[in-house]
Amino acid sequence: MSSDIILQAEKLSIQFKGFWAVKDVDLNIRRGTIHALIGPNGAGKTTCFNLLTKFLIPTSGKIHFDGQDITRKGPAEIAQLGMVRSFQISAVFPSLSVLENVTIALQRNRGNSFDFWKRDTSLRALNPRAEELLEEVGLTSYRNHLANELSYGRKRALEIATTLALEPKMMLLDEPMAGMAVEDIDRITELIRRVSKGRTILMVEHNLSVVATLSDQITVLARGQVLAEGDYATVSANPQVLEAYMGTAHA
Ligand SMILES: Nc1ncnc2c1ncn2[C@@H]1O[C@H](COP(=O)(O)OP(=O)(O)OP(=O)(O)O)[C@@H](O)[C@H]1O
Repeated sequence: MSSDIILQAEKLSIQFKGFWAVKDVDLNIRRGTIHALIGPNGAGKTTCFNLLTKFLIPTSGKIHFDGQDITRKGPAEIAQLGMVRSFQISAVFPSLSVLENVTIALQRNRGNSFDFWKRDTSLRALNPRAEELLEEVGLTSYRNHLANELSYGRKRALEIATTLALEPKMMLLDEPMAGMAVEDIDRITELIRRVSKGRTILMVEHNLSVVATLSDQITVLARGQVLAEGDYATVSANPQVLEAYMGTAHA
């Protein structure tokens, strides 16, 4: 595996009761890029994402992350290696402030999950990094707001900040635009672009204009298999891709 490739799947497959939801999928995600996984309804995107993030165990195939075979590792182990799925750590506490949420995520990263009794001293020490993260996601002026007072778009920004607290090399975003109001989409798009600097991002996303704006590379799945790969211009001009989308909700 070339060191340029941070995440590699080889012949990744999973069978549910005789049905191959994902079959022989090869993926090569280049370090430092934004890579999108797209495809019509039922193509196997979520299943593939769950395989890569270790929420499902493949029937066959291999996954390597940053030079290590992670096929048999669990979600917590891969998070420690620097591959973090956004919602997995994004248990945003609604009745805590934005700053407290980020600080607790930082504290969790240092392995002190349940040291709430140490709160005052240890949490204060994490403050400068928490402030940096809030700045990075544009929430500085909301630092004292309760998480549940934030708009949906800002909640997503807070989730991303709590993900960044784990210092990921690679972030996996599951439909980051789902449920976003139109006015939030540009802001979250910019945020993803900003946090992608120096990191790798893999996202499953239905919003194709967001995919077109952000992605360096796109893998199109259909019926559990890779149908096409390339940049947006390449895959969107592919007749097989157009055909696969035809007649679906996303056509
Ligand atoms: N646990 C399961 N048991 C049986 N079949 C499953 C299971 N999970 C997914 N499938 C099937 O596998 C196929 C792929 O599903 P998946 O959710 O991965 O597609 P998707 O591309 O994410 O679709 P969507 O865009 O609609 O979210 C579908 O036919 C689905 O019904």
